[in-house]
Amino acid sequence: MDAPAHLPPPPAIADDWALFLDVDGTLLAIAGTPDAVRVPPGLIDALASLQQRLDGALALVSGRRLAQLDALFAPLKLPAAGLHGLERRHADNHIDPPTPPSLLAVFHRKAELVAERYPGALVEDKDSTIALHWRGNPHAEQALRELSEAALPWLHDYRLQPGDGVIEVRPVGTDKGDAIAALLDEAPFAGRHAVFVGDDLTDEHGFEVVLDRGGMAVLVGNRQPSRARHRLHDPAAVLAWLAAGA
Ligand SMILES: O=P(O)(O)OC[C@H]1O[C@H](O[C@H]2O[C@H](CO)[C@@H](O)[C@H](O)[C@H]2O)[C@H](O)[C@@H](O)[C@@H]1O
Repeated sequence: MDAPAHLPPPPAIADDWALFLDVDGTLLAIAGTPDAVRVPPGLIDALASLQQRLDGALALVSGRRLAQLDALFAPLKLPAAGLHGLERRHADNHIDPPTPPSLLAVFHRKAELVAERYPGALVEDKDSTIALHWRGNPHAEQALRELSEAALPWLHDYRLQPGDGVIEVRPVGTDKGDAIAALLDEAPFAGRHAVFVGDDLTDEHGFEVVLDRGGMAVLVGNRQPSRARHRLHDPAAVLAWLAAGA
């Protein structure tokens, strides 16, 4: 995997694309807390126009819950994978809900106890996954990582998903790559040129799938290493690129 600094920008969006878009760090600039993100002017209009231009083949692929995505991008209800692929809304609008876990509640209580020792650290409960954030207090990183790693032996069938200022505990067996692969098997995504735009480690699963299918992976920012072969500088550059193709 190359260093991303010299990667070219993606070409202009074409009519035959299936476009998959990560949310935090890609469409939305990173904010201090999950609730503090702001949807920039023009983004919702650009997404709506692009969805029409691509005959519906545009989907969000996010670590957030579908309900959060709908609130952020209202009035749009786009095809989407939430919780890193655990929840899915297909183009025909039906939803595959996640299965609620049991032992995760125990882990949640333990995480709250650790987070209380580090003001600014945050435990985000998403029902089927739990994200432990240290952006508000970097001193919490080690304790939150250690807590998560120690939980894996008893939190059966769960795995860790590291991210930007966060570590997330989520069930094994689904990731953004699985979600994109599933959408690419059905209308209106099937048969199109797959393109995924994302910034974080969790997006590498999606990059792998689109590249395996002859598509294109677009990294946002400078994280390295990455499988991506195209790059956009930041969410503002993503918006300009989307708006130009809308
Ligand atoms: O897959 P994504 O759409 O990129 O979602 C990944 C996680 O995004 C959110 O956390 C991240 O963004 C927050 C707001 O900018 C930031 O405060 C936090 O440090 C980041 O990790 C969201 O809260 C998570 O649930 C998502 O999994």
